[in-house]
Amino acid sequence: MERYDLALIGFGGVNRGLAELIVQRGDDLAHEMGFALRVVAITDLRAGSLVDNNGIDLVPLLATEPHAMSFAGLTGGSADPRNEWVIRHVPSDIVAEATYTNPIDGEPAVSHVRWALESGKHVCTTNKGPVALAGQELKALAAEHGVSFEFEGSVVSGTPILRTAQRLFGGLQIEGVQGILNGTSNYILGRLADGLDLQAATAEAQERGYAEADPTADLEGHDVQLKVMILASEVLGAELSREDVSCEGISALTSTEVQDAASKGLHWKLVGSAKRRADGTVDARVAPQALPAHHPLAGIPGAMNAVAFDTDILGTVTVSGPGAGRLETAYALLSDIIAIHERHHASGSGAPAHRVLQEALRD
Ligand SMILES: NC(=O)C1=CN([C@@H]2O[C@H](COP(=O)(O)OP(=O)(O)OC[C@H]3O[C@@H](n4cnc5c(N)ncnc54)[C@H](OP(=O)(O)O)[C@@H]3O)[C@@H](O)[C@H]2O)C=CC1
Ligand SMILES: N[C@@H](CC=O)C(=O)O
Repeated sequence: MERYDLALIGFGGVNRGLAELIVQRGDDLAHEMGFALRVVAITDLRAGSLVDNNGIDLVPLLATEPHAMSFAGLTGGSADPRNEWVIRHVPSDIVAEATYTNPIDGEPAVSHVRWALESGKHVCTTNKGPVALAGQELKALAAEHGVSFEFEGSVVSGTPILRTAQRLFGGLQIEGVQGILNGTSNYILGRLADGLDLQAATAEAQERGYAEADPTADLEGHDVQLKVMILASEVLGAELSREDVSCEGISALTSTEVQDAASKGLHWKLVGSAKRRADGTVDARVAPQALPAHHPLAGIPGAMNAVAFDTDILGTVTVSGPGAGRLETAYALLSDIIAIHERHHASGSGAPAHRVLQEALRD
């Protein structure tokens, strides 16, 4: 049985969700996919770091209230996150990066991913910063070191938007994409339609684990801006900067406006889009739109998201599913790990070369 040792960087909603999936589904996964997962290191700004080369017992950690979590008193624990040391020096096969998304320069997550790839470790991440703001550099680094850089959860959480486009749209020309790409803002717009004010609706979205650490990124469209950049790169092959994507959020909309629109059959949605122009350049934007009921994105409720792909042969193909949520997003990391396994299994090298060497030396 093949086994992958994981280092979890950030132990908030998403990476705790991954730990839960490993505890609850690990045996089924091993049976179905032919590999086992073991967590050998966790780092977190608040909790510190925890290392056990024989595998951390996740059950007591998951039983601990997140805000009360501290690794300092545990064997192999420290109050200091020690991210760089853990990523570079603790023997692991896959680094799961799920710290906060910084929409300005992507740090510290860009460095976390860079350290892992330089150390010959595969990376899976749900963090939009490194993908949108340093994706080309990090993909090149992964290729140079013969490892994978996977980021399905960076767009539409666990719903497989990027793999659908890459694996299932062969032979199609995609001329543009438009989507509801932020679960928090979509949830908030729904609650404004129910009569809540912005503050109360935002608090609910935070409570449900949908919002960013700083929900300004959800409300002002910055989160969608990064996702549009990722989609433009992955689907249209266009490398855009933040300045290339005009951006307006939903914070100016009131409950009254949303309810008035609804009475006229219009649904306010925060729409992100990237469309190829006739001259080959890409028009990319984020803005709230009052959509008529027949529009493919108009009926997407709550924290659901949807992406409508504009294709040459099939016309519009719309994929919809959860766009936020801890377990939903943790599933994206699991799907990345499955992709890593499939790719490297197919190429005959499940674990990166340095791990094979370390195992051989250990035995
Ligand atoms: N939740 C969701 O629905 C989705 C989330 N994502 C992305 O996934 C990532 C994780 O999201 P989520 O788990 O919800 O966020 P959380 O805020 O719940 O968790 C992030 C964790 O990372 C910790 N952290 C922050 N900076 C560092 C650092 N430098 N070193 C170590 N740990 C650090 C935080 O500690 P502290 O709390 O002390 O700051 C926190 O515990 C984010 O980038 C988010 O944008 C993507 C898709 C959906
Ligand atoms: N805050 C984001 C989380 C996923 O990217 C959202 O609400 O969509």
